[in-house]
Amino acid sequence: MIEVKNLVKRYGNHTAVDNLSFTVDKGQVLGFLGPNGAGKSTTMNIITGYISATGGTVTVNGVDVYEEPEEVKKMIGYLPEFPPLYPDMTVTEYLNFVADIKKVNKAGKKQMIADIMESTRITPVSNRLIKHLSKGYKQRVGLAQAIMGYPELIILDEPTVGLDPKQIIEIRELIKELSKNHTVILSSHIMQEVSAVCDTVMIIDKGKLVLNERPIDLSTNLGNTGGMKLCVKGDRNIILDALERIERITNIVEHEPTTEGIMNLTVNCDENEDIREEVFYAMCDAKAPILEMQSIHLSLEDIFLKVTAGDGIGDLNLDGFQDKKEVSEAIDENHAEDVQNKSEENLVEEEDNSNAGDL
Ligand SMILES: Nc1ncnc2c1ncn2[C@@H]1O[C@H](COP(=O)(O)OP(=O)(O)OP(=O)(O)O)[C@@H](O)[C@H]1O
Repeated sequence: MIEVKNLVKRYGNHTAVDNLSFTVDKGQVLGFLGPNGAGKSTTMNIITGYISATGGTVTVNGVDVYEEPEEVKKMIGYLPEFPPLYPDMTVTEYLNFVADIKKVNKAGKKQMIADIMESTRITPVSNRLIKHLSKGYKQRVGLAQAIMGYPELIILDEPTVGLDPKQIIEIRELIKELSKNHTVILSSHIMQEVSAVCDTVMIIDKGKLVLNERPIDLSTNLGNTGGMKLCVKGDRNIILDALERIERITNIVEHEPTTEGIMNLTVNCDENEDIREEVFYAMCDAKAPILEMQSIHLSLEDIFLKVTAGDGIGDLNLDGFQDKKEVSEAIDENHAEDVQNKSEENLVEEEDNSNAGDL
């Protein structure tokens, strides 16, 4: 449905998009990831015809964005990072305005607006001024304008940014619903969101494509760490001695025992090695029963850090599973904090609104 070929965008000497090529098939839900400044918004703005490219081509259903921009715009619903809302209009007035711009058939317009308000759950605020809505509701109105006219392709630039956890889940459900009948490109920083909603993940870094795979292939191809968690019962010295004799093991990390006489270990080898059988027989010989053995797979978050060289999170050490886990936890904590802050902002805004006497 979309074909992007050798796309280049330069701002002066700075190359924001660097020879990017990819395709999106009809019905696909593509997760578009990348660190800050990777070129995601620039790419989406070019696909939607908002800005021009320095080089390369973009076609949607075979129609060239530069040659027939009006035709392409009709096929696309776009929720940019900052939705184009008119704060002094009510929600209904605004959606009527959007429907007119998108040349929605007059006969079906009223029903379409009602249906879209229902699916984005903004019917209760239909008569409120947009400037009095909380961030979450503004985002839903932005989504409603993107869906208006039911375009084949929907492009969403960080649709859940700034929303509280409940709103995030609701918007995510809505995107899943949309994906049944539309092709969707979703840019996001939230890995769980991409895993939950998308069937293909594309990661760009410094304007270049660094990864384009299905999440399921990611965990089998890139997700294998070669490491395993091991829980073994027996004498500490005998167990460590037996493991150290396995040549393919590169390092062993011992964790605090939770029960006396039981060892919790992380055992690492090279990514493409499989040492499970060797470990099994070594433990048999050592008369140390294995209570638990679990291969360690990288999460999408870990893979993101791996392929983007950890850009955007400073100089964190990514060697070894332990550190990677800590990185994931740190990111989760930051994200939770961010969400909490945003949630508080929304509450304050909601309070302001109630003081203003609006619904
Ligand atoms: N109008 C502009 N003029 C100059 N440089 C720009 C302009 N717009 C974007 N850039 C630069 O191009 C690069 C890519 O920006 P872009 O907004 O596409 O990244 P992004 O991946 O969407 O980032 P984020 O996740 O932070 O939104 C950045 O280095 C940015 O500073």
